[in-house]
Amino acid sequence: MIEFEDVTKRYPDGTVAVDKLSLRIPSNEITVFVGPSGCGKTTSLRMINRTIERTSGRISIDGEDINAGDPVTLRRGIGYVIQHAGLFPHKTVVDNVATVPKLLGWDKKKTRATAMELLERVGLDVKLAERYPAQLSGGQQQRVGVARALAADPKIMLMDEPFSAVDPIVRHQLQEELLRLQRDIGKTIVFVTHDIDEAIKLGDNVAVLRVGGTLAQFAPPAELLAHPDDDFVESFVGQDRGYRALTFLKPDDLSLAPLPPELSVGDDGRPLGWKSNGELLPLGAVFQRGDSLRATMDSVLTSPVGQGVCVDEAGKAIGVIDYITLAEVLRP
Ligand SMILES: Nc1ncnc2c1ncn2[C@@H]1O[C@H](COP(=O)(O)OP(=O)(O)OP(=O)(O)O)[C@@H](O)[C@H]1O
Repeated sequence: MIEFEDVTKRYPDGTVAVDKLSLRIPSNEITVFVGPSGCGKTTSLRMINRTIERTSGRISIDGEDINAGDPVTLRRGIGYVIQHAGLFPHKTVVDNVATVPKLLGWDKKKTRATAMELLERVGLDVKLAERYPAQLSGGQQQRVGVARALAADPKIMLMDEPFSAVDPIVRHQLQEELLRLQRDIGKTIVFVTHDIDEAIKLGDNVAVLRVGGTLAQFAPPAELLAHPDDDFVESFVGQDRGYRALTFLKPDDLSLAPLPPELSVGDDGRPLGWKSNGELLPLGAVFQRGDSLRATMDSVLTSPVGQGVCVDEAGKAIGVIDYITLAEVLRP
């Protein structure tokens, strides 16, 4: 656990970026710092690896004050990923990833093998290993940044707006891959973003900060959406929070209707579309049992006949749900 106790940062010009911040960041989970520009997210993050030194208060990792040892040793146990990846331009991809293992004096073979394995893990083609950062796309550079941060197998990863500089589609992919990776590696990740949707998608917990560097609310995303503590959090979370809360609701006993004759199904049981006046209308989005109510609702809304199709793991149609049944499920 990383613990902030009454932590304040006052810059030399008198700006108080973080003001008596107290919070507990659980181990092996993703905690997101979110808030408007200038609310002290980056300052808070960088105080953890002491690239910014706190003015007062205490920050501890597993009970030990981070000021007890020297900052260089501290930083070796903490991966750091920033916007634009911050890769060394004159080093190849594999050498970028190998930076910390080399510093730690690992032998060459082990370092290279680890670096190549990490490239694969973050979804990069190992053929790119000998390229230079400028020869990669923005999304690929970010993946290298994540691999580099993971190279020495740190317990903690600090990520400062790592996906902000890429287009929305790549951003979505990087978010999905981070979640997939985290299921395997279970690191303590502290992630900074100004985007509440990103915070809600990635965070096990979300810390909402307000300008002046104070904590407005610290809660899991579902709780934040359902019960914002005050007007500031409510407005920051956004207008459609009721709808977005459906992401976290997963009905376990959704009652499905049998497949209607208008649904065209292939020989392999996969749904193909909806028969209508001799035409085949597109299917719309499908969902699976165990998906969120948001996904289920999306399936109903995108269906041309108002019926969402549920499929099994193999993609075979197993039932449908219509507006009326869905409305019953949604009723509080
Ligand atoms: N070196 C510095 N000297 C003086 N003030 C600073 C310094 N660095 C940051 N600040 C101020 O501290 C406050 C918090 O900055 P910080 O970068 O932590 O915010 P942030 O929430 O990460 O912002 P953004 O989302 O815009 O990146 C801001 O008012 C900023 O202007």
